[in-house]
Amino acid sequence: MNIHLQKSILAKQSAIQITGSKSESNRLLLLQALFPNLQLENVSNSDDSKVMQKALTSLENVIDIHHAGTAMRFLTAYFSIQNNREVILTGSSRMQERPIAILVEALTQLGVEISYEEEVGYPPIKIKGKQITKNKVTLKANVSSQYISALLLIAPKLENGLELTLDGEITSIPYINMTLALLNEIGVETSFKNNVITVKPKASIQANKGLIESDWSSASYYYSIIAMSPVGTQTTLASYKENSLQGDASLAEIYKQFGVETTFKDNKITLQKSADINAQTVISLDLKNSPDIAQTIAVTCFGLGIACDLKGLHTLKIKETDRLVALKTEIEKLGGAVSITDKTLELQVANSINKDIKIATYQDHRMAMAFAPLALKTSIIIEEADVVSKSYPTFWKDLKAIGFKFSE
Ligand SMILES: O=C(O)C1=C[C@@H](OP(=O)(O)O)[C@@H](O)[C@H](O)C1
Ligand SMILES: C=C(OP(=O)(O)O)C(=O)O
Repeated sequence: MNIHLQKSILAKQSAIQITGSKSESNRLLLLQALFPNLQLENVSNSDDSKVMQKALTSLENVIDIHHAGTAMRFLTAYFSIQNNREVILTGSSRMQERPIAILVEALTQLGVEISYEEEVGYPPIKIKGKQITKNKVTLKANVSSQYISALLLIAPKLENGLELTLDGEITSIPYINMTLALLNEIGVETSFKNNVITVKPKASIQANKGLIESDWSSASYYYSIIAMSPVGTQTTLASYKENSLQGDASLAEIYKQFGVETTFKDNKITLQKSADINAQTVISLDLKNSPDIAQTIAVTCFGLGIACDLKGLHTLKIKETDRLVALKTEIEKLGGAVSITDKTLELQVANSINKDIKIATYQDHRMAMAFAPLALKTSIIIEEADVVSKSYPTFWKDLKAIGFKFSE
């Protein structure tokens, strides 16, 4: 399905309920499978969380997690401790290109038997679950934090807990801290000092209710929309906390540079365009702690006709698509000039935006959602627009509700 967005104007005031954080949901769903007296509220309705829920209750021998990176990594760890069970975990063709060797090697060091069904280092993998008694492991920390979170999530159920030594620069740290915070919330003891993380074993927990905050990465598209709207426009998003566990909550600070103010009240955030941005502004950011908002920020800058200089993007190449190449290709179709390396992106000032351009989405939900706000500037076509369901199934319905005009 392609979506043809006409040039649109946002309602002056609007309100949207955003689904639960996909990252928090997928961690808590796994913890709930390990500790059944954990109850959850505001679980994400994303495809990635649905696939996680289904896999955790599946009795099949082959489990397909489609495009969900967290599900792939977290379930690799989960099935590693399902004693005497053998499972093949597989995913979409893109998932079969997303590396998993660092996690597989760590679990192998802990004594689990995992083999590759096709290409060494990539899914599908065959896991023979067992009781893990070893408790020390070292792994590379600069490729994906999801390998680390995966091990931490099963750690309380290991007989002797876990001591993880992280090797090299640690990427996406807020996601590791989120995992540790959620473990702490259910009563598991952890520590994170220098590059060593320890988790104490825990046989059972007290009945506990986990309230999942709404998804900040999904909120990023509204930050972009407000940034591109006239001064005075505002939108309210629910349900958020001032002390978020999600690294992408840094949006509130980052978008001040775009003239967007955030206020918290009654578990809601209101984003308001308070000032126009100076055309000479250059947005310089290191996004190693919040890689998922890189596309949103690059497109906001392009839409506003300002330059940006983004670094810390080394994980973007192994996500749903190579997001650096995808951004460059699509922004250039619209008339922008972008230069990229393996970890940086530079956007030049653009004075106009080409009309009615077809934006390819590369099976990446964030390509579709990051480019949609440009409809505030010109008409644009988003190809295979249903990809948004990976994290935010009601995205198009919500855009319509706040004033975006489009046809399918
Ligand atoms: O742990 C998580 O929930 C996530 C960690 C990040 O991945 P990397 O650690 O691979 O950067 C992020 O990009 C992804 O969307 C979700
Ligand atoms: C990278 C993402 O997800 P995952 O790695 O879990 O597929 C994302 O949602 O942007």
